[in-house]
Amino acid sequence: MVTRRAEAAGGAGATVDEGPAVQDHYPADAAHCYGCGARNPFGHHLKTRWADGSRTETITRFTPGPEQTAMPGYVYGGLVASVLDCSGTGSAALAGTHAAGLDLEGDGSLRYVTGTLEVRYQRPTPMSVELVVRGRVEEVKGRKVTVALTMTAGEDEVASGRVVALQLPDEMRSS
Ligand SMILES: CCCCCCCC(=O)SCCNC(=O)CCNC(=O)[C@H](O)C(C)(C)COP(=O)(O)OP(=O)(O)OC[C@H]1O[C@@H](n2cnc3c(N)ncnc32)[C@H](O)[C@@H]1OP(=O)(O)O
Repeated sequence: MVTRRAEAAGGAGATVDEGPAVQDHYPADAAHCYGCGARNPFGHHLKTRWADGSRTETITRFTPGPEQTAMPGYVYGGLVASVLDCSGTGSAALAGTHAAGLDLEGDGSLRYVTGTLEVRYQRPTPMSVELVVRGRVEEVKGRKVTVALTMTAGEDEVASGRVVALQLPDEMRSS
């Protein structure tokens, strides 16, 4: 299914969510992740898509709830890190699959884990507002993908970071 969703009012006007979510094409034996696995009933179920036709920009959305509170009205920083983390690995999966010449819907997605996660908390993150994470693929090198990330809440950029993701090692696959 192709999705085109206009950016929320006040955001970057030209950005749209483009095409299928990569997480919907993860192999079943690697779809249990708390952040992004469709097979984890307790997780965030993040969905990451290309943000435009360039195949370098991605978009992921998540709206936190009161159970993810740091101080009343503000989001727990670990949740912010978690959303950035799986937005990064999802972006890496999109980029790595594309770079390998594979078709997401026909071939499925390559799967990536976090090697390094950097997070900079720039402003307190307000509760119950949709968080929009934009990823920019900086490099695809062999089994490694580097993605720069920003998170906005409404008009405000609340966090930024970078993920270095590596293709899922065999030892982590379920038998
Ligand atoms: C089913 C999967 C769910 C995934 C959900 C996504 C979010 C997650 O929570 S993932 C869980 C947390 N992450 C982990 O547990 C990963 C644990 N670490 C590992 O398994 C390994 O160290 C791993 C896979 C990251 C790298 O090992 P390996 O594939 O052997 O890397 P290696 O061949 O040595 O290096 C390849 C390249 O990556 C770089 N690299 C290796 N490790 C890292 C790292 N941790 N950070 C940054 N770069 C790294 C190397 O420098 C090398 O770069 P270059 O090609 O430029 O010289």
